[in-house]
Amino acid sequence: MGVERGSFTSVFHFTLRAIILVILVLGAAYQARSAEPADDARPVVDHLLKLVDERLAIASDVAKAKWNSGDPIDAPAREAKIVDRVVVEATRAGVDASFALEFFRHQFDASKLIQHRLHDRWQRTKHPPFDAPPSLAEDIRPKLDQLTPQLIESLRDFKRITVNASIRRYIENRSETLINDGIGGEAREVALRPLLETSVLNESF
Ligand SMILES: C=C(O[C@@H]1C=C(C(=O)O)C=C[C@H]1O)C(=O)O
Repeated sequence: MGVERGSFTSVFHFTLRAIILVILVLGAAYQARSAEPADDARPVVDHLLKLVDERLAIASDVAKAKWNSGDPIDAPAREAKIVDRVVVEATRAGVDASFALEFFRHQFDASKLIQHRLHDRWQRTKHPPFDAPPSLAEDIRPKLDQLTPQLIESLRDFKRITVNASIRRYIENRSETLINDGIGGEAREVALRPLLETSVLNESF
């Protein structure tokens, strides 16, 4: 009787330990999974980051054109034109216009940061005018205009993602590979700020 009870107790303890172990393993696996962004979120983020990079990559051509022409880096009338278009296109695409504007204002600031850094460098080194820089009106601004609707579409897809801490980490990590601002990451940080702030907002709701 005593032996039977003893073996029942040890079987019971063994089963209990096994159940706890399974729960711990499943819990750890679930945590590891939820630390990774969902598979379908990654291409959406990557695409947006690539477009941000493409836009920022144009800033050095803008800087060259303005270095030669002497035009100011800050062009508020041009920005206002883009803003008008962003509002129309965002509304059409079903993207919150104030979010889209916030995003584009940061892209302007990031571009101007790159331009200022380059002009400062060229001033210090007394850089001569560039041979045949691309034309702001003919080449550069049309390229930027092509990117506007693409960015808005990408913002629409981005807004469908449930943004959480793991997505934010993913954005930060991937942006280091996908976005090269040519000035050590300062402009990249400015350009991405509205995406990372959105995540904070989404998380608290
Ligand atoms: C790119 C330019 O320089 C600045 C940056 C802009 C932008 O990122 O679209 C727009 C106007 C300027 O303030 C430009 O003048 O076209």
